[in-house]
Amino acid sequence: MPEIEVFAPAKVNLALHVTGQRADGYHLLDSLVAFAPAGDRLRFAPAEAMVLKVSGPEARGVPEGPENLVLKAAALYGPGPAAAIHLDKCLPAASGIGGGSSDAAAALRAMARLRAVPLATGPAVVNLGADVPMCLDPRPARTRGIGEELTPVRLPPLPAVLVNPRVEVATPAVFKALVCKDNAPMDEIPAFADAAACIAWLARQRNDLQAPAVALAPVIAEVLAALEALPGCLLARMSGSGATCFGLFESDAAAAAAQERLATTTPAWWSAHGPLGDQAEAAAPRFI
Ligand SMILES: C[C@](O)(CO)[C@H](O)COP(=O)(O)OP(=O)(O)OC[C@H]1O[C@@H](n2ccc(N)nc2=O)[C@H](O)[C@@H]1O
Ligand SMILES: Nc1ncnc2c1ncn2[C@@H]1O[C@H](COP(=O)(O)OP(=O)(O)OP(=O)(O)O)[C@@H](O)[C@H]1O
Repeated sequence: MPEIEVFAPAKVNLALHVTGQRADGYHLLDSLVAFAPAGDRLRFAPAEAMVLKVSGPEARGVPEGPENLVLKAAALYGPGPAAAIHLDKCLPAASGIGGGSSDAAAALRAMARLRAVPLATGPAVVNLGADVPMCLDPRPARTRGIGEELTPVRLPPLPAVLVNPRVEVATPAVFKALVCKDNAPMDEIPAFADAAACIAWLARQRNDLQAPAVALAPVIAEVLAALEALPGCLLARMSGSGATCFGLFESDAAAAAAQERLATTTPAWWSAHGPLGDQAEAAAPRFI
Protein backbone atom coordinates (compact mmCIF):
# COMPACT_ATOMS: atom_id res chain seq x y z
CA MET A 1 0.00 0.00 0.00
CA PRO A 2 1.57 3.37 -1.01
CA GLU A 3 1.55 6.47 1.20
CA ILE A 4 -1.76 8.33 1.45
CA GLU A 5 -1.76 12.13 1.49
CA VAL A 6 -4.73 14.14 2.73
CA PHE A 7 -5.41 17.86 3.00
CA ALA A 8 -7.17 19.39 6.02
CA PRO A 9 -8.51 22.78 4.88
CA ALA A 10 -9.32 25.66 7.21
CA LYS A 11 -13.03 25.87 8.06
CA VAL A 12 -14.57 29.33 8.02
CA ASN A 13 -17.91 30.16 9.67
CA LEU A 14 -19.17 32.84 7.26
CA ALA A 15 -22.07 33.33 9.67
CA LEU A 16 -22.65 31.72 13.07
CA HIS A 17 -25.93 32.18 14.93
CA VAL A 18 -26.38 30.65 18.38
CA THR A 19 -30.05 29.68 18.57
CA GLY A 20 -30.35 27.78 21.86
CA GLN A 21 -28.68 25.52 24.40
CA ARG A 22 -29.17 21.79 25.05
CA ALA A 23 -29.63 20.31 28.52
CA ASP A 24 -26.01 19.01 28.37
CA GLY A 25 -24.72 22.58 27.90
CA TYR A 26 -23.86 22.31 24.18
CA HIS A 27 -25.20 25.19 22.09
CA LEU A 28 -27.52 24.91 19.11
CA LEU A 29 -26.06 26.64 16.07
CA ASP A 30 -27.16 27.80 12.65
CA SER A 31 -24.02 28.41 10.62
CA LEU A 32 -22.86 28.77 7.03
CA VAL A 33 -19.43 27.20 6.63
CA ALA A 34 -16.98 27.22 3.75
CA PHE A 35 -13.44 25.94 3.35
CA ALA A 36 -10.22 27.70 2.34
CA PRO A 37 -7.35 26.51 0.17
CA ALA A 38 -5.10 27.08 3.25
CA GLY A 39 -4.74 24.06 5.53
CA ASP A 40 -2.72 21.29 7.13
CA ARG A 41 -1.29 18.29 5.28
CA LEU A 42 -1.22 14.71 6.57
CA ARG A 43 0.75 11.74 5.21
CA PHE A 44 -0.07 8.15 6.18
CA ALA A 45 2.60 5.47 5.61
CA PRO A 46 1.80 1.82 6.44
CA ALA A 47 3.55 0.87 9.75
CA GLU A 48 3.51 -1.68 12.58
CA ALA A 49 1.83 0.70 15.06
CA MET A 50 0.04 4.06 15.01
CA VAL A 51 2.54 6.89 15.57
CA LEU A 52 2.30 10.63 14.95
CA LYS A 53 4.97 13.24 14.17
CA VAL A 54 4.03 16.91 13.97
CA SER A 55 6.15 19.52 12.20
CA GLY A 56 5.59 22.68 10.16
CA PRO A 57 5.25 26.42 10.79
CA GLU A 58 2.41 26.06 13.36
CA ALA A 59 3.56 22.84 15.10
CA ARG A 60 4.51 24.49 18.40
CA GLY A 61 2.41 23.22 21.27
CA VAL A 62 0.48 20.70 19.17
CA PRO A 63 0.63 17.34 20.99
CA GLU A 64 2.05 14.20 19.34
CA GLY A 65 0.47 11.86 21.91
CA PRO A 66 -2.95 10.17 22.07
CA GLU A 67 -4.62 13.51 22.91
CA ASN A 68 -4.02 14.66 19.33
CA LEU A 69 -7.34 14.55 17.45
CA VAL A 70 -5.60 12.77 14.55
CA LEU A 71 -4.79 9.73 16.72
CA LYS A 72 -8.21 9.88 18.41
CA ALA A 73 -9.84 9.83 14.95
CA ALA A 74 -7.67 6.94 13.72
CA ALA A 75 -8.52 4.96 16.87
CA LEU A 76 -12.22 5.02 15.92
CA TYR A 77 -11.48 2.30 13.34
CA GLY A 78 -10.28 -0.12 16.04
CA PRO A 79 -7.46 -2.65 15.68
CA GLY A 80 -6.10 -3.34 12.18
CA PRO A 81 -3.46 -2.12 9.71
CA ALA A 82 -1.64 0.86 11.26
CA ALA A 83 0.14 3.95 9.93
CA ALA A 84 3.01 6.27 10.73
CA ILE A 85 1.35 9.67 10.38
CA HIS A 86 3.08 12.93 9.61
CA LEU A 87 1.12 16.12 10.28
CA ASP A 88 2.43 19.26 8.59
CA LYS A 89 0.76 21.94 10.74
CA CYS A 90 0.12 25.18 8.85
CA LEU A 91 -3.06 26.43 10.61
CA PRO A 92 -2.68 28.07 14.04
CA ALA A 93 -4.19 25.94 16.85
CA ALA A 94 -7.20 27.01 18.93
CA SER A 95 -8.04 29.70 16.42
CA GLY A 96 -11.65 29.18 15.30
CA ILE A 97 -10.83 27.71 11.89
CA GLY A 98 -11.19 24.13 13.02
CA GLY A 99 -7.56 23.08 12.65
CA GLY A 100 -7.81 20.08 14.97
CA SER A 101 -11.28 19.16 13.69
CA SER A 102 -10.20 19.32 10.05
CA ASP A 103 -7.12 17.21 10.88
CA ALA A 104 -9.38 14.64 12.57
CA ALA A 105 -11.72 14.56 9.55
CA ALA A 106 -8.78 14.16 7.16
CA ALA A 107 -7.45 11.31 9.33
CA LEU A 108 -10.86 9.60 9.14
CA ARG A 109 -10.77 9.86 5.31
CA ALA A 110 -7.20 8.53 5.14
CA MET A 111 -7.80 5.60 7.52
CA ALA A 112 -10.95 4.56 5.64
CA ARG A 113 -8.83 4.36 2.49
CA LEU A 114 -5.94 2.62 4.22
CA ARG A 115 -8.24 -0.04 5.68
CA ALA A 116 -10.57 -0.14 2.65
CA VAL A 117 -13.57 0.37 4.96
CA PRO A 118 -16.48 2.87 4.88
CA LEU A 119 -15.87 6.35 6.29
CA ALA A 120 -16.71 6.56 10.02
CA THR A 121 -19.95 8.43 10.77
CA GLY A 122 -22.35 9.01 13.67
CA PRO A 123 -22.03 10.07 17.31
CA ALA A 124 -18.42 8.86 17.68
CA VAL A 125 -17.40 11.38 15.00
CA VAL A 126 -19.30 14.28 16.65
CA ASN A 127 -17.69 13.30 19.96
CA LEU A 128 -14.26 14.02 18.47
CA GLY A 129 -15.44 17.64 18.07
CA ALA A 130 -18.63 19.39 16.97
CA ASP A 131 -16.76 20.71 13.90
CA VAL A 132 -15.57 17.27 12.71
CA PRO A 133 -18.73 16.19 10.77
CA MET A 134 -18.70 19.38 8.66
CA CYS A 135 -15.00 18.85 7.87
CA LEU A 136 -15.53 15.25 6.65
CA ASP A 137 -16.65 16.48 3.24
CA PRO A 138 -15.10 19.95 3.13
CA ARG A 139 -17.59 21.77 0.96
CA PRO A 140 -19.89 24.73 1.73
CA ALA A 141 -22.77 23.75 4.00
CA ARG A 142 -25.40 25.07 6.36
CA THR A 143 -24.87 23.38 9.73
CA ARG A 144 -27.44 23.08 12.48
CA GLY A 145 -27.83 21.11 15.70
CA ILE A 146 -24.50 21.35 17.51
CA GLY A 147 -22.79 21.13 14.12
CA GLU A 148 -23.80 17.65 12.98
CA GLU A 149 -26.86 18.48 10.82
CA LEU A 150 -25.50 19.38 7.39
CA THR A 151 -27.16 20.73 4.24
CA PRO A 152 -24.90 21.37 1.21
CA VAL A 153 -25.02 24.95 -0.14
CA ARG A 154 -23.73 26.31 -3.45
CA LEU A 155 -21.55 29.38 -3.02
CA PRO A 156 -19.84 31.55 -5.63
CA PRO A 157 -16.06 32.04 -5.24
CA LEU A 158 -15.50 34.48 -2.37
CA PRO A 159 -12.04 36.14 -2.45
CA ALA A 160 -10.90 36.06 1.19
CA VAL A 161 -8.10 36.89 3.60
CA LEU A 162 -7.81 35.02 6.92
CA VAL A 163 -6.02 36.76 9.80
CA ASN A 164 -5.09 35.43 13.25
CA PRO A 165 -3.50 37.76 15.82
CA ARG A 166 -1.77 34.80 17.52
CA VAL A 167 -3.91 34.92 20.62
CA GLU A 168 -5.43 31.54 21.51
CA VAL A 169 -9.10 31.75 22.49
CA ALA A 170 -10.67 28.79 24.32
CA THR A 171 -14.00 27.81 22.72
CA PRO A 172 -15.78 26.95 26.04
CA ALA A 173 -14.82 30.35 27.51
CA VAL A 174 -16.36 32.19 24.55
CA PHE A 175 -19.63 30.21 24.70
CA LYS A 176 -19.71 30.87 28.46
CA ALA A 177 -19.30 34.63 27.93
CA LEU A 178 -22.23 34.73 25.49
CA VAL A 179 -25.10 36.48 27.29
CA CYS A 180 -28.09 35.66 25.03
CA LYS A 181 -28.16 31.99 23.99
CA ASP A 182 -31.47 32.21 22.18
CA ASN A 183 -30.93 34.24 19.02
CA ALA A 184 -32.70 34.26 15.65
CA PRO A 185 -31.49 31.73 13.06
CA MET A 186 -29.93 32.80 9.75
CA ASP A 187 -32.24 34.06 7.00
CA GLU A 188 -33.15 31.56 4.28
CA ILE A 189 -30.20 31.14 1.93
CA PRO A 190 -31.09 32.23 -1.61
CA ALA A 191 -29.34 31.09 -4.82
CA PHE A 192 -26.58 33.68 -5.12
CA ALA A 193 -26.09 35.25 -8.57
CA ASP A 194 -22.52 36.25 -7.75
CA ALA A 195 -20.06 37.00 -4.94
CA ALA A 196 -21.44 40.53 -4.42
CA ALA A 197 -24.96 39.15 -3.79
CA CYS A 198 -23.59 36.54 -1.40
CA ILE A 199 -21.54 39.11 0.54
CA ALA A 200 -24.55 41.50 0.74
CA TRP A 201 -26.60 38.62 2.21
CA LEU A 202 -23.81 37.69 4.63
CA ALA A 203 -23.60 41.29 5.82
CA ARG A 204 -27.16 40.88 7.17
CA GLN A 205 -26.20 37.75 9.16
CA ARG A 206 -24.01 37.61 12.30
CA ASN A 207 -21.44 35.75 14.32
CA ASP A 208 -23.03 35.73 17.79
CA LEU A 209 -19.70 34.64 19.32
CA GLN A 210 -17.87 37.71 18.01
CA ALA A 211 -18.84 40.14 20.80
CA PRO A 212 -18.00 37.74 23.68
CA ALA A 213 -14.71 36.79 21.96
CA VAL A 214 -13.77 40.48 21.56
CA ALA A 215 -14.56 41.00 25.26
CA LEU A 216 -12.11 38.18 26.12
CA ALA A 217 -9.48 39.12 23.53
CA PRO A 218 -9.81 42.80 22.50
CA VAL A 219 -7.11 42.37 19.81
CA ILE A 220 -9.85 40.73 17.69
CA ALA A 221 -11.44 44.19 17.29
CA GLU A 222 -8.07 45.45 15.98
CA VAL A 223 -7.95 42.62 13.43
CA LEU A 224 -11.47 43.44 12.22
CA ALA A 225 -10.64 47.15 11.95
CA ALA A 226 -7.40 46.39 10.08
CA LEU A 227 -9.28 44.19 7.58
CA GLU A 228 -12.08 46.75 7.11
CA ALA A 229 -9.50 49.46 6.35
CA LEU A 230 -7.92 47.50 3.48
CA PRO A 231 -8.80 48.55 -0.08
CA GLY A 232 -11.53 46.38 -1.59
CA CYS A 233 -12.69 44.81 1.70
CA LEU A 234 -16.49 44.35 1.54
CA LEU A 235 -17.04 42.49 4.83
CA ALA A 236 -14.93 41.55 7.86
CA ARG A 237 -16.09 39.06 10.50
CA MET A 238 -14.73 36.55 13.02
CA SER A 239 -14.83 32.77 12.33
CA GLY A 240 -16.04 30.26 14.91
CA SER A 241 -15.11 31.20 18.46
CA GLY A 242 -12.10 33.22 17.20
CA ALA A 243 -9.63 34.67 17.19
CA THR A 244 -9.22 34.19 13.40
CA CYS A 245 -11.15 36.76 11.34
CA PHE A 246 -11.82 36.81 7.61
CA GLY A 247 -12.20 39.64 5.14
CA LEU A 248 -14.16 39.18 1.91
CA PHE A 249 -12.83 41.23 -1.00
CA GLU A 250 -14.10 42.49 -4.33
CA SER A 251 -11.48 40.46 -6.27
CA ASP A 252 -8.73 37.84 -5.85
CA ALA A 253 -6.17 40.56 -6.69
CA ALA A 254 -7.53 42.81 -3.92
CA ALA A 255 -7.39 39.90 -1.42
CA ALA A 256 -3.80 39.04 -2.42
CA ALA A 257 -2.73 42.70 -2.14
CA ALA A 258 -4.48 43.01 1.23
CA GLN A 259 -2.67 39.98 2.65
CA GLU A 260 0.67 41.33 1.37
CA ARG A 261 -0.04 44.70 3.01
CA LEU A 262 -0.98 43.04 6.34
CA ALA A 263 2.17 40.91 6.28
CA THR A 264 4.17 44.14 6.11
CA THR A 265 2.21 46.25 8.63
CA THR A 266 1.59 43.50 11.20
CA PRO A 267 4.14 40.73 10.54
CA ALA A 268 3.38 39.08 13.91
CA TRP A 269 -0.12 38.13 12.72
CA TRP A 270 -0.75 34.88 10.79
CA SER A 271 -2.54 35.37 7.49
CA ALA A 272 -3.54 33.53 4.32
CA HIS A 273 -5.61 34.35 1.24
CA GLY A 274 -7.59 32.44 -1.35
CA PRO A 275 -11.13 31.79 -2.54
CA LEU A 276 -13.76 30.35 -0.20
CA GLY A 277 -16.65 28.42 -1.74
CA ASP A 278 -17.15 25.54 -4.16
CA GLN A 279 -13.94 26.26 -6.04
CA ALA A 280 -11.71 26.19 -2.93
CA GLU A 281 -11.28 22.47 -3.58
CA ALA A 282 -9.89 23.18 -7.04
CA ALA A 283 -7.61 25.94 -5.71
CA ALA A 284 -6.30 23.68 -2.93
CA PRO A 285 -3.65 21.02 -3.32
CA ARG A 286 -5.15 17.61 -4.14
CA PHE A 287 -7.06 16.28 -1.15
CA ILE A 288 -9.46 13.47 -0.29
C1 LIG B 1 -17.53 27.39 17.48
C2 LIG B 1 -17.46 26.30 16.41
O1 LIG B 1 -16.14 26.22 15.89
C3 LIG B 1 -18.41 26.66 15.27
O2 LIG B 1 -18.24 25.87 14.10
C4 LIG B 1 -17.82 24.96 16.99
O3 LIG B 1 -19.11 25.00 17.53
C5 LIG B 1 -16.83 24.43 18.01
O4 LIG B 1 -16.45 23.17 17.56
P1 LIG B 1 -15.33 22.30 18.29
O5 LIG B 1 -14.16 23.16 18.66
O6 LIG B 1 -15.10 21.10 17.42
O7 LIG B 1 -16.11 21.93 19.61
P2 LIG B 1 -15.93 20.76 20.67
O8 LIG B 1 -14.50 20.37 20.77
O9 LIG B 1 -16.95 19.72 20.38
O10 LIG B 1 -16.38 21.53 21.98
C6 LIG B 1 -15.57 22.42 22.70
C7 LIG B 1 -16.45 23.13 23.72
O11 LIG B 1 -17.20 24.15 23.05
C8 LIG B 1 -18.51 24.25 23.55
N1 LIG B 1 -19.47 24.00 22.47
C9 LIG B 1 -19.06 23.48 21.28
C10 LIG B 1 -19.97 23.28 20.24
C11 LIG B 1 -21.32 23.63 20.46
N2 LIG B 1 -22.24 23.47 19.49
N3 LIG B 1 -21.71 24.14 21.65
C12 LIG B 1 -20.81 24.33 22.66
O12 LIG B 1 -21.17 24.80 23.73
C13 LIG B 1 -18.59 23.25 24.70
O13 LIG B 1 -18.27 23.96 25.87
C14 LIG B 1 -17.49 22.27 24.38
O14 LIG B 1 -16.99 21.67 25.53
N1 LIG C 1 -4.35 18.04 15.33
C1 LIG C 1 -4.45 19.07 16.19
N2 LIG C 1 -4.18 20.33 15.75
C2 LIG C 1 -4.30 21.38 16.62
N3 LIG C 1 -4.64 21.26 17.91
C3 LIG C 1 -4.91 20.04 18.38
C4 LIG C 1 -4.83 18.90 17.54
N4 LIG C 1 -5.18 17.84 18.26
C5 LIG C 1 -5.46 18.27 19.50
N5 LIG C 1 -5.28 19.61 19.59
C6 LIG C 1 -5.57 20.43 20.78
O1 LIG C 1 -6.85 21.05 20.56
C7 LIG C 1 -6.85 22.42 20.98
C8 LIG C 1 -7.81 23.21 20.06
O2 LIG C 1 -7.23 23.35 18.78
P1 LIG C 1 -8.09 23.46 17.42
O3 LIG C 1 -7.13 23.92 16.37
O4 LIG C 1 -8.84 22.22 17.18
O5 LIG C 1 -9.11 24.61 17.84
P2 LIG C 1 -10.01 25.59 16.99
O6 LIG C 1 -9.27 26.05 15.77
O7 LIG C 1 -10.50 26.66 17.93
O8 LIG C 1 -11.18 24.69 16.53
P3 LIG C 1 -12.67 25.07 16.29
O9 LIG C 1 -12.73 26.03 15.14
O10 LIG C 1 -13.18 23.70 15.93
O11 LIG C 1 -13.19 25.62 17.58
C9 LIG C 1 -5.39 22.86 20.91
O12 LIG C 1 -5.10 23.73 21.96
C10 LIG C 1 -4.57 21.56 21.00
O13 LIG C 1 -3.98 21.37 22.26
